[in-house]
Amino acid sequence: MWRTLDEIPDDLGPTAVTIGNFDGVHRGHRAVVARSRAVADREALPLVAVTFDPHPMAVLRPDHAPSVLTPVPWRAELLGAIGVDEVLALPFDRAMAAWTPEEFVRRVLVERLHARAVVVGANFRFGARAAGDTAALVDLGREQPADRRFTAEGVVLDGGPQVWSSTYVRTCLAAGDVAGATEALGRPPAVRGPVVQGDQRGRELGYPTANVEVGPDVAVAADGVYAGRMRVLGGPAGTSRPDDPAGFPVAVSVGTNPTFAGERSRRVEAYVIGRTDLSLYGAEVEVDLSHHLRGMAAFDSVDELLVQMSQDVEQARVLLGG
Ligand SMILES: Cc1cc2nc3c(=O)[nH]c(=O)nc-3n(C[C@H](O)[C@H](O)[C@H](O)COP(=O)(O)O)c2cc1C
Ligand SMILES: Nc1ncnc2c1ncn2[C@@H]1O[C@H](COP(=O)(O)OP(=O)(O)O)[C@@H](O)[C@H]1O
Repeated sequence: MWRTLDEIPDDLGPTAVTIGNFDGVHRGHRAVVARSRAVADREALPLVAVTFDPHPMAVLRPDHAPSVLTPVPWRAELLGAIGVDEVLALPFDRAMAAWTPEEFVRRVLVERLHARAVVVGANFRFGARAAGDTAALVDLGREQPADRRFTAEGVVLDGGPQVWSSTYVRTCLAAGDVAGATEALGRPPAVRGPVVQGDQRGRELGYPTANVEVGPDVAVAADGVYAGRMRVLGGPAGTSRPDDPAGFPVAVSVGTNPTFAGERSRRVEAYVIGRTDLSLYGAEVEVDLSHHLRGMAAFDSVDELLVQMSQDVEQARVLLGG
């Protein structure tokens, strides 16, 4: 992945380019990338995906900054898995926001990426005050001198009644609607992060939970209890690994543990069903949330919480086919 224009190798040959935020790499993004890949193959060009970090809205309207579905390294991994050869994650700032569409095309597409074919989602806008659209991109490509000319196209997305969008996924997550998010993403929503220490209470309750640290700007499903899977992506020597490549079956609590006083921070805690022997501190994990079981509750006693937790775990086990 290239993090700045300067990191692009000077000897880079001609390329095909797709541009977008690609946050979530949802079904709409995948349709755009599939079309880009086809164009790149037709022209025998490598495919570069250009994205922005942070999200332009976080710079232009910080109070309206969208939460992040997939931080850039993970986004790049997902893009790589669907046929993108290189990712350029441009550091978006006020100076870049002021570039006109012509300037963006010249500085990024022409001078650095040597674009011959550009594919974007039909609603893509770029340049200062979002002045550039697909038609402008087509014209700018055509107007270049012959050795710098590129084609451009906007892919019209047909998601049926619901056009897939990152905003739609965020709305689903905020409502705890992991089924809706799964439909739009084409995979269950997930968080990634390291397993950190909690209050060491889980093991006393009989349900040790791996506390997954997620960044403050990351979109997490609404507070509640979920069933899902946990994959171990890496970790120190001695880290437990699931036998099943699909990961460990987990019951997950998202929230502030309101039964216990004095806790404020929001946590994602995953209990691996039926195990108490795991070693996960320091591991990098991915937790998928495939089923919403219930909302978060403040119980009057720990015993009442434990009765409910055992029901949750049983329900999760059945839903996950265990
Ligand atoms: C399946 C499941 C359901 C949970 N439901 C609730 C709940 O409704 N209310 C609550 O306060 N805590 C709930 N918890 C969180 C427990 O309070 C938490 O796991 C426990 O305090 C251990 O915290 P620790 O990992 O920091 O030691 C739940 C945890 C799990 C695994
Ligand atoms: N079934 C399990 N699910 C999750 N973590 C487990 C499990 N069995 C053992 N562990 C280990 O126990 C830790 C969680 O124990 P817990 O008492 O809840 O401590 P903490 O409050 O620090 O999360 C996990 O980080 C992991 O290393």
